[in-house]
Amino acid sequence: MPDDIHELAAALDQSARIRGEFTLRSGLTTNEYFDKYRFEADPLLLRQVAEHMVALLPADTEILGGLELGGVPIATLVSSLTGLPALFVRKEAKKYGTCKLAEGGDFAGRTITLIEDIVTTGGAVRNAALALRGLDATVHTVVCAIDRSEPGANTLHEIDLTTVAVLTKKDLDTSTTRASGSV
Ligand SMILES: O=P(O)(O)OC[C@H]1O[C@H](OP(=O)(O)OP(=O)(O)O)[C@H](O)[C@@H]1O
Ligand SMILES: O=C(O)c1cc(=O)[nH]c(=O)[nH]1
Repeated sequence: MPDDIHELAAALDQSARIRGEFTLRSGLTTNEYFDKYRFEADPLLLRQVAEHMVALLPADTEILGGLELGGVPIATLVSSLTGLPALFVRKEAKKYGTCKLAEGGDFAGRTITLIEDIVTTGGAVRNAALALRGLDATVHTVVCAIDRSEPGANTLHEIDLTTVAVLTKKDLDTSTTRASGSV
């Protein structure tokens, strides 16, 4: 990995990794959690994550679909950096007003690349991808900041969805080892 990504891994690890007992979105429990809001609320770290994502976007991306909540600020910045329009994808359609699941411009018939903060099992991404496909969008890739999925746990390939990560949990683990001088 180039130095700047090593440095980003170390910075994200230091800002976001917390230890304790946590229940995850999937219902799994863990003793380590990445509090994405710790790096998303930091302008420098958010920008570095977004800049790395720009380089990972599939060439056919027409719209950036940021997943509520943590994917939204990242997608907004990637949109600003690329000029691609953003879409803000709710977990559930709003129950009043426009009653939309995804907020922004029209997306039927267009290719949306999902922008997510953390992938653990891929469940949140799966829900969003299937819902957007049901609304006639093409969705084939998610770009996430941190892929912390255990080997075999991310089943997004089963719905023909590719996961691309700025960093994996292994990268963050390695950054800690490097910082302690053992690599
Ligand atoms: O891959 P999964 O097993 O689905 O887990 C990861 C999802 O869980 C978190 O969502 P959460 O609903 O906690 O996040 P929010 O704070 O972004 O709304 C995270 O932001 C991912 O969306
Ligand atoms: O799986 C999750 O819910 C999850 C894991 C994690 O490390 N961070 C987070 O915000 N959500």
